[in-house]
Amino acid sequence: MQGKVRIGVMGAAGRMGQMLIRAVGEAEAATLTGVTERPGHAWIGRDLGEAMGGPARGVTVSDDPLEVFAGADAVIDFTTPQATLANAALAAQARCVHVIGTTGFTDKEIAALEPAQRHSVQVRAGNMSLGVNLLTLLTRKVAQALGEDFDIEIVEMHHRHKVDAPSGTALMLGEAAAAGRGVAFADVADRGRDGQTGARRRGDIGLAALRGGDVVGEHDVIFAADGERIVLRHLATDRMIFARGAVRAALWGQGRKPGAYDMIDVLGMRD
Ligand SMILES: NC(=O)C1=CN([C@@H]2O[C@H](COP(=O)(O)OP(=O)(O)OC[C@H]3O[C@@H](n4cnc5c(N)ncnc54)[C@H](O)[C@@H]3O)[C@@H](O)[C@H]2O)C=CC1
Ligand SMILES: O=C(O)C1=N[C@H](C(=O)O)C[C@H](O)C1
Repeated sequence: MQGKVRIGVMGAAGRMGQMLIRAVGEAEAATLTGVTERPGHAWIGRDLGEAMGGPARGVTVSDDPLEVFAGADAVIDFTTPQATLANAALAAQARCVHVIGTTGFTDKEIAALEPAQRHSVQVRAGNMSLGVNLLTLLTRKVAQALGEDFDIEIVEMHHRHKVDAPSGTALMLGEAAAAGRGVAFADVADRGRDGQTGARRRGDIGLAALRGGDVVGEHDVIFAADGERIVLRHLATDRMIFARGAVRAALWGQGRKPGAYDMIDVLGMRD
């Protein structure tokens, strides 16, 4: 029998980092070989299990990502755009699968992720759940079927700690709706209205972000016409859906050709 896939987790103390550690532990085919936190974090140098308030696990929290890449077949990264950009170069160097869940990249930062895709398998998605990825396919189909008599608005709500807006998921849904209409999302995206905005432009895709409490992640894609409205909705109530998706991507990436992939590839839903 082949050995287990060695997985590293970046940002171990984060909301998602802790879920990812649990999800790697649940996966029979995987073993956790290393974790990082940002330099200066209180967990650095401590045993991961003890830092999480449990028994020792024999994995020390490191602030050196290269060390974790060197000992892993796949690294899962839900941190910050800056950290993920640096990690992409290390993934290329180590020929390691890099699963990126981080959101909030600028277009320039997304372009800066590309060179690493020549040498490493890079799986990136603003949402790693099965439900949301299925929703992107539905959104594309509905947008294609309905045309511009239906105004498309995407509304998302997340917990009070979220630092980027609109959410990565909202952007995925916006891209899907634009693709269904055969237009470039950048040309039609209306990201946040305030003041004398003027009437809604036909064909625009509007995005609105709400923040509050402990909301894990909620997304509505609204198709609004005269006299009727269709709402496609995804409600996340447990971050483990994202973590399990990320571990699935890390395992799926083994032995693949270097390149850029997303969760539609991982889930085998590309048509
Ligand atoms: N794609 C998906 O399915 C999902 C994506 N996300 C995204 O994941 C990211 C993280 O979200 P949360 O866990 O809620 O945030 P968080 O702030 O709780 O966790 C981020 C962690 O990364 C650590 N970190 C920052 N810089 C680092 C560095 N240089 N090296 C190592 N660790 C570093 C932080 O100290 C923190 O512990 C966000 O961009 C969020 O939008 C969140 C949930 C699902
Ligand atoms: O920051 C979060 O929490 C989430 N971020 C992702 C996003 O930006 O869409 C995915 C999920 O909605 C939770």
